[in-house]
Amino acid sequence: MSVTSLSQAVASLKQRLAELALPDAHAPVIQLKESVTSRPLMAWLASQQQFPKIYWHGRDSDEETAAIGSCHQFFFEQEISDEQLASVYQQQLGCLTEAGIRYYGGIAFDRREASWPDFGRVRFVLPRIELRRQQQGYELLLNLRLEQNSLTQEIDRACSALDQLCPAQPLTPPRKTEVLARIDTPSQGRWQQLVEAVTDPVFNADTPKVVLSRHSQLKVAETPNPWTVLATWQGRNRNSFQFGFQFSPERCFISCSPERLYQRNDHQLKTEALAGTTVRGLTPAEDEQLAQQLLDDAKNSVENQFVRTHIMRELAPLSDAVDGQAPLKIFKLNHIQHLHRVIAAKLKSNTSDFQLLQAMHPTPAVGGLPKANAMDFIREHEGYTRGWYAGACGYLSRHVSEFSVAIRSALIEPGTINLFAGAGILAGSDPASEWQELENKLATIMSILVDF
Ligand SMILES: C=C(O[C@H]1C=CC=C(C(=O)O)[C@@H]1O)C(=O)O
Ligand SMILES: [Mg+2]
Repeated sequence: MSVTSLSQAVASLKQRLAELALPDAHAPVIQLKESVTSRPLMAWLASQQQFPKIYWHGRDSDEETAAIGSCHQFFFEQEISDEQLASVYQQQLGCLTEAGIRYYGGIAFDRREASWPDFGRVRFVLPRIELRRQQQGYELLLNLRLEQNSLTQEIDRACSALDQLCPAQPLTPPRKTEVLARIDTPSQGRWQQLVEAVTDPVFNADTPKVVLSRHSQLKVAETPNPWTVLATWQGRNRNSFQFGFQFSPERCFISCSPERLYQRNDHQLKTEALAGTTVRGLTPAEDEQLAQQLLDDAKNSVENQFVRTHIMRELAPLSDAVDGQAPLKIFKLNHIQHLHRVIAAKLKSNTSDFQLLQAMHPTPAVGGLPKANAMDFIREHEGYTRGWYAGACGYLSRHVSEFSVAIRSALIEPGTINLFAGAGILAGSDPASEWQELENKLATIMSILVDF
């Protein structure tokens, strides 16, 4: 396939649309693609006027996608049972006939609780148009979903989406915005009480870990463009997942998360325990010393170990083999460093993404242990709606699926930036140090948004 300009690719896609034969034995999804010349994906996405807008860049991956519009989606605003979700998943699986067809989306942290408007408890989108970069290669993809619409109707919709594409305008770095007010939920006083409740020996005996979190609501004079914020954030933490979901002009969720929930390559699964945190040093020597202290620290090691043990236990019935013997390592970010251990599994041939999500999400890196007790505590005491913060975001496809845990994330709304940060609370947790850990986790995004 020769590489063409975007307008030539659009013309060629429209030509191919016109040539699509009447449905005989069409697959439920038709995906057309054209190679195009290189262009910055985030700037292209920011310039588009069609919603949803989705951006996805996997960690350790030289591939990124910017997607707009929707030709099919699964959206659940109300509680949905596991059985219902399983049947929707089965239906969805039928659409993933070709390797390149992907549903992008997310699952809220807690499907039993109300979530944010637009995002719901579960929302997955088969985009209308995708711009994908794989290393140096760029492709414009067009998706058509035939089950609900007749072929001619779908062709008209696809054509109109192509007609509405806008040329990319260069992104300018976000201006630092003035914070008019900041509201923390829970407040620091309440945080202290909650940490004391979780570390109380009687409670702790049954529930050894709860990941408590905080919502920091910043009232701002000027709402930043979420895509320029994400582009800047991405530059600071290249070794993270970077993604954004915007279903309407009103709100956009962006994340620069270091944490992988899982990556599935057919039956090979990669996951990890990422928990336990300290700051970065000012000099290489100090940085190394802090890393060594983190590796040697008992509370942080247990914090990580809980996640590892839980993941291995959950994966065991779904796998032929689970390997959690990789050494404990340090994962360095811009302002902080974490304990990190890779876990691999060879999945049973009939294990589905639905089962994986159900078993693994939320891990004790964002929920706690045992899962049910920790979730009950969070529901009852945290005092705000986590929505997609600490949820599972990513994509599903036939051979490859990948999900990140949506921490280090922000929900941007007119006049308000909502930031989220959590910390694993267990025996030995000190309320003030854990509060400071929340601040450290926000340091990178704060330094981008405000004078810091
Ligand atoms: C829940 C968060 O971080 C988790 C992931 C890595 C380290 C963590 C910790 O050390 O507490 C948390 O478990 C968050 O950043 O909001
Ligand atoms: Mg911690």
